[in-house]
Amino acid sequence: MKPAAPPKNTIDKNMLGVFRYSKRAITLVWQTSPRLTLGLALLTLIAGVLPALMAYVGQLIVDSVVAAMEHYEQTQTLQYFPALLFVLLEGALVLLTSANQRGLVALQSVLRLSLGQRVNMMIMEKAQQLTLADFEDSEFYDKLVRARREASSRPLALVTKTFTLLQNGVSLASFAVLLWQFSPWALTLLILGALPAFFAEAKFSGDAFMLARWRSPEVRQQNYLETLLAREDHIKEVRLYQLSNRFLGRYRDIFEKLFRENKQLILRREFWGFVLGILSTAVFYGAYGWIVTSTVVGAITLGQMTMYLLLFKQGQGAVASSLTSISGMYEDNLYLSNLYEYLEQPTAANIEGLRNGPCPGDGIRFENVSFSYPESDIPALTDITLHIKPGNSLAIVGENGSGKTTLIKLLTRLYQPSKGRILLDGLDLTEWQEQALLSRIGVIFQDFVRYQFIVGENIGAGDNDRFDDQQGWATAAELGKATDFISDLNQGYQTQLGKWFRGGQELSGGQWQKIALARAFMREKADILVLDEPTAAMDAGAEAEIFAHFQEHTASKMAILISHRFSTVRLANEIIVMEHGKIIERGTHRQLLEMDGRYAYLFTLQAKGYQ
Ligand SMILES: Nc1ncnc2c1ncn2[C@@H]1O[C@H](COP(=O)(O)OP(=O)(O)OP(=O)(O)O)[C@@H](O)[C@H]1O
Repeated sequence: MKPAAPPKNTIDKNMLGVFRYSKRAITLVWQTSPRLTLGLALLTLIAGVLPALMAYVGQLIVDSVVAAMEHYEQTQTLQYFPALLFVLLEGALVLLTSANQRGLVALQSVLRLSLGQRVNMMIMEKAQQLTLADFEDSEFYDKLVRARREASSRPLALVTKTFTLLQNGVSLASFAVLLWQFSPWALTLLILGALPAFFAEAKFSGDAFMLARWRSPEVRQQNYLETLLAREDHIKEVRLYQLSNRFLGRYRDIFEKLFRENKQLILRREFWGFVLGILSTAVFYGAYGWIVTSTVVGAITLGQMTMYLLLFKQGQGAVASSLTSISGMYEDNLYLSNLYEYLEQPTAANIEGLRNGPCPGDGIRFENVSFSYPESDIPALTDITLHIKPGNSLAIVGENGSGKTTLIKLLTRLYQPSKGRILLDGLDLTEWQEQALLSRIGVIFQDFVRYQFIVGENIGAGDNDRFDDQQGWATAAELGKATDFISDLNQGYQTQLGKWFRGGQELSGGQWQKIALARAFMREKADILVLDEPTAAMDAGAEAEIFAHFQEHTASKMAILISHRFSTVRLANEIIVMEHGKIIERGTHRQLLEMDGRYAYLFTLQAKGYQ
């Protein structure tokens, strides 16, 4: 998935690489709206042939004027009609060009809206099928962020540029048809003169594409530093620790490294663009001279000369516009390569799964479960064996990084064990139907989500079926000990939380935790409740009270509690002590104290602290 390291003096061998995603972009646009895409293609085609038509009419005007003048000399009668008719025709073509142009802009704008929505939906739907491990892969996460950022503009930009190239191609082909009459040699010369500039632009665009891909880790670091230096939630600490200059320095260093490489590419690109541009201009003016002399010797008419000159001018314009399109295409390609890599990230096959286990009431079993995080050699869990029956509670204690949260992540199927298996009611977690499994589990992680919604919805999020159930909110808030401060808020359960939206109210850490607990209590149907240190920011009184509720409320359920406070842990039916991913002690509070091991030591230490 990672782009290869850049070889020295890299060259993108495939000069047609700028078109690498054009087909996919067109397919995407086509799927968004076949009608609009057809319309766009048709108008592009018309825009392509109109210039040649106008040049041709220009010839007819001049020739009919010359004919009228000759006619006047011979007969002394004025003949306005053919010339004026052609003038009228040219006027009509100009009108058509302008209508066509408007139509193109309108179609593109409408398509941009639908396409943006479609791509964003694709990105978010895909995100729902990914595993947590995918999100933890920085490279991959970056793809997701970038894919989202420019979803509405890039695919269409690539299509528009591809179409502009086609339009210019059609124009040039129609010019060629007219020019052929003058001399096939002139045509061949002009094509040969323009080709080097085309290829150079395509090559350098390809190089820029590869360079930008290889540089994406550095650019990502720069983006991160920008976040640190310019976002409200980071700037506080950065300023207080006086880190600004250090971070600015890092930002500058990365820039300078990227700048050197980009500068070289820009200079090479412009140098060759200029040199090859001279070649095509020289050929162009050579042919120009040829046409002028052919007119002087009477080989072609004045009207034909006017037409050819116009064709030449417009031909140069079409070539220049094609070059601009090509040079802009690499950025669009970069976006699309990123988008497609993201969309094509393999996802686990969607298994049907079972809704019940063979031994209802057996509860949760961990059988010799070991686990290592992706790209980590050190196991986060080793040989964990556990059994929690309905009606029982399990407390997990252990120092930071001992594997407590990881164990919960495995239980909730966010990750799969590397070895061993986890059973619920006798059925391996992997064989459960996702919906059935998840409806049985209620978890509040340390880093629970602080939804920037109203208070009630923050609680209702615990049970999707009762998301808006106001009575349910109140009951859950009562259990989470959140009622008091909610009633002090301006609009009670309707108060907007967080700072993202107007009128939002920020809560203290402990108040947010109470909201999160209420959310867990909202999940009435779940019979496995997990609290991963959700009360750390609460005062000891509130925590004790909440756990009393928790015990009472979960009497017939399976409760798992992670906490560093032994005063609450002691209430659990079974306590396990973890160290370096292993269970080193297990038993009730009393048994563990009698064992006089790690638990007893830590308990006594903490108890002393409270004295
Ligand atoms: N997403 C991750 N990717 C890789 N390693 C991880 C990841 N999350 C945790 N780890 C590692 O796994 C080990 C166990 O972490 P875990 O979060 O389970 O600890 P914990 O016991 O819950 O700690 P704490 O008390 O600090 O919350 C740690 O060594 C940690 O560095």
